[in-house]
Formats: sequence, structure tokens, C-alpha cells
Amino acid sequence: MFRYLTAGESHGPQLTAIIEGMPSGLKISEETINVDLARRQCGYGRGGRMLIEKDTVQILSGVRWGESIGSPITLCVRNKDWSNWEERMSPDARHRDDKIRVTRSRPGHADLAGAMKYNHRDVRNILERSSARETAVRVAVGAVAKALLAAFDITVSGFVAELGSIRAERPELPLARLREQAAGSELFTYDAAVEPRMKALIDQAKDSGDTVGGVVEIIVTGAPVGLGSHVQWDRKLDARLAMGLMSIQAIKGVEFGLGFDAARRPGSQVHDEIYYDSIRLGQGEASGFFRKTNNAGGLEGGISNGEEIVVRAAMKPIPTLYRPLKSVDMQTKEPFEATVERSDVCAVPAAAVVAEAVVAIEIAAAFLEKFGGDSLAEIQRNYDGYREYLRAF
Ligand SMILES: Cc1cc2nc3c(=O)[nH]c(=O)nc-3n(C[C@H](O)[C@H](O)[C@H](O)COP(=O)(O)O)c2cc1C
Ligand SMILES: C=C(O[C@@H]1CC(C(=O)O)=C[C@@H](OP(=O)(O)O)[C@H]1O)C(=O)O
Repeated sequence: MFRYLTAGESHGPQLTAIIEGMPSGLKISEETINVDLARRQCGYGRGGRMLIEKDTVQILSGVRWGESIGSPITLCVRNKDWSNWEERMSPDARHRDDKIRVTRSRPGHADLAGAMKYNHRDVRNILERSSARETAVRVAVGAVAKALLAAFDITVSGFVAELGSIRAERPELPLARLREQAAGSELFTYDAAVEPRMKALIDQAKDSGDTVGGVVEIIVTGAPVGLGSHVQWDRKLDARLAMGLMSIQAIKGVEFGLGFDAARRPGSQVHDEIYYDSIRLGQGEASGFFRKTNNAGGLEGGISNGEEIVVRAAMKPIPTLYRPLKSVDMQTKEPFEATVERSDVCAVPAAAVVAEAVVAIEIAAAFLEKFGGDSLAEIQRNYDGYREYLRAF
């Protein structure tokens, strides 16, 4: 079974992930993972923390001489900011200092609900882990999942589809190529996917002490028919993708293909009609069956149907506002303005990279369930056999 856990606080020494269930024989390098880590840090509207960090991964287990060996893979991303927080975040009781407690919860963050749930009088004990800093190491896990998928010509790419009320078209270049370009260029940030109008909106929000959200779109190409299953609720691929995406900090909605728009149209304008053409087989397609539209976003009955998987996730505006919202001091119960932690104004471009990672992780998990084996070679045999069967279907 392919699974992973993450650990680590935003201003602690490091973030760690342990991945289990990766087959042996997969080429994995820190350099490849670092490309996605760098992409996640970019994007217009990020705050001061991103000037401090320059995220790089360390592979601490499970990979030898550039290839996975089948044992658990440990990934670590160190927090450079830790050096400024060593005492405030120390595990040592001698450093306790109740004078620096955070008691003014921010509306929209996990602060108050988390403090009440865990019986903390210092909101820092909550915000350190609820922080989206955690997504750094999740992106590292996603890069490993992408490496597995790439071995089977499956790509996962994302872009900023909406920012505030501004909509963007899907970039013209195949998204996989955009990513390759990103890898080769320091200049490329996800800014390339963000239009000048979007930048202006972020500037405007910043100037007025406000924040801005948006929608990211993720596209999976090359996924075969048959990932996920209709037979049980927790095996449906759309459900699993939605859970992965909803687990990203500040994501508040997920839709596939036409999404919510499907509810507003009659069935004749929603469902993708099915065609068959054997000539496609000669052209190297995996199957003669195809659709001319993809309103379903590549998923029917919780099963991938061979079309591109298209999923969007809505991100709410960042909860920490430089012109703070009203809150109540947990200690005195007096009304106050919420604490202003150093913060991003907009992290939608970063969320696109994080969403790519979680989508890659869920697709990789479903892929390994279907074609699983202990080595890449074994999976390749299983996959080849399935593709041959599909062509004759
Ligand atoms: C990449 C990324 C960066 C974020 N940066 C900030 C930030 O700087 N300040 C902030 O208050 N929230 C930020 N958030 C959002 C909060 O982490 C999130 O709203 C919070 O954990 C509460 O969870 P919820 O919004 O899912 O309910 C960010 C989210 C993402 C995905
Ligand atoms: C550190 C990251 O994002 C952070 C997410 C975050 C939050 O509350 O979610 C708050 C900010 O942290 P800080 O208070 O240290 O400035 C962001 O910078 C990151 O993306 O690597």
C-alpha cells in the first residue's frame, strides 16, 4: 500500500515525510524534487517568509545510488527560519516564556477552534502545524509520485485558472512542457501563468491590507482507463482526489470537468457521448473507444475513463489580514483586532503546485493499487499486459 505521513512545525527545525509503498527501481533525485519545491515558493503575492527560505530536500532513506530500493523513503525540508525561533519553538521546558503567548485568534485560521480543542492557551501551538508551511514537504512527496507516473507517461500539471473575479485561459503550451521550461529557468515562476490583471488585483489587495483567493486547475494526461473503482465509497478516484485537494490549507471546494455547472444544464448538454474507431489503435491509442467532449473531467463512476482528468480547487483568500479583522482576546475576553502574523497576500500560484502534488499522489496510489508490484519492472509488465488487453476489448 502506498501511503505517507508528514510531521513538522512551520518554525521548527524541519518538515519530514515518510513514504511507504514505493516500488524499487524508480529513479529519484533531490535535484528533481527541488524543481517543484522552488516552483511552490514562487508566485506573485507571497510574503517575507519566502525571502528567508530556499527550500531543498534531503533524502534520508529508501533511495540508494539514485534509485528507490523498496524501503520507506524519508524526505526532509529544513526551515531556515528555525535559527530565528530556536528558543520560542524549543522542546526544552527551560525555554518556556508565557509572555510571548499568542492569544488573539485570526478569523479563518485554525487558531481558536484548535486552541479550544487541544486545551491550549497559546495559539502558537495550533498555528505552527496548521500553517501551509507543511505543504513544502507534501510537494516533495508529490514530486516522487510524479516521477513514478512519468515512468508510465502520465503527467500532472496545474495553473491558476481564476484569481478573485479574473479568469485565465488554460496555457497554450502543453503543461508538461511548461514545467520543463520552469525547471530550466530561474526566471520562470508561476507568475508566467498569472496575468498582469491578476498581479494588479494582488497589488490592490496588498495596498488595502486585504487578501485574495482563486481557483487552480489540475490536468492529468495519459492516465489509463480503470484507476479507482465504483464498488466502494473510499475507492472512488474522484472522492480520493477531492479529499486530497480539500486537505490543502485554504482549499474550500473541488470540482471535476464541468463541475457545478453540470447541475445547471440538461443531461443532453452534460454527458460525453461515446464513439469507437479502430483506426485509433493503429495510431498508438490505448483504446478504440473515445469521446469528443470531456465534461466529466475524465472520471465516471469514480473510475478514470481514459480522457484527461480535469479537476479544479477553489482557494479562499488568506485569513491573516494586514488590516486585521475583529477578534476576541482568549485570555481577557476583550474585543481586539486579530494578531497580524507575517503573511502572504495571495498564495494561489503556490497552491497550484501543491494541488499538482496531491493529485499526483492520489493518481500514483490508484495506479499502484491497480498495477502494483514490488519493483518498477514488475509494474511495467502488469501495465503492458493491461494495455494489450484493453486494445483488444
Ligand atoms: C501555499 C499556501 C500559503 C498560505 N499562506 C498563508 C499565509 O501566509 N497566511 C495565512 O494566514 N494563511 C495562509 N494560508 C492559508 C492557511 O494556512 C489556512 O487558511 C489555515 O490553515 C486554515 O485552514 P482552512 O483555510 O483550510 O480552514 C496559506 C495556504 C497555502 C496553501
Ligand atoms: C511558510 C510558508 O507559508 C506560510 C503559510 C502560513 C500559513 O499560515 O499558512 C503563514 C506564513 O508563514 P510565516 O508566518 O512564517 O510567514 C506563510 O509564509 C510556506 O509556504 O513555505
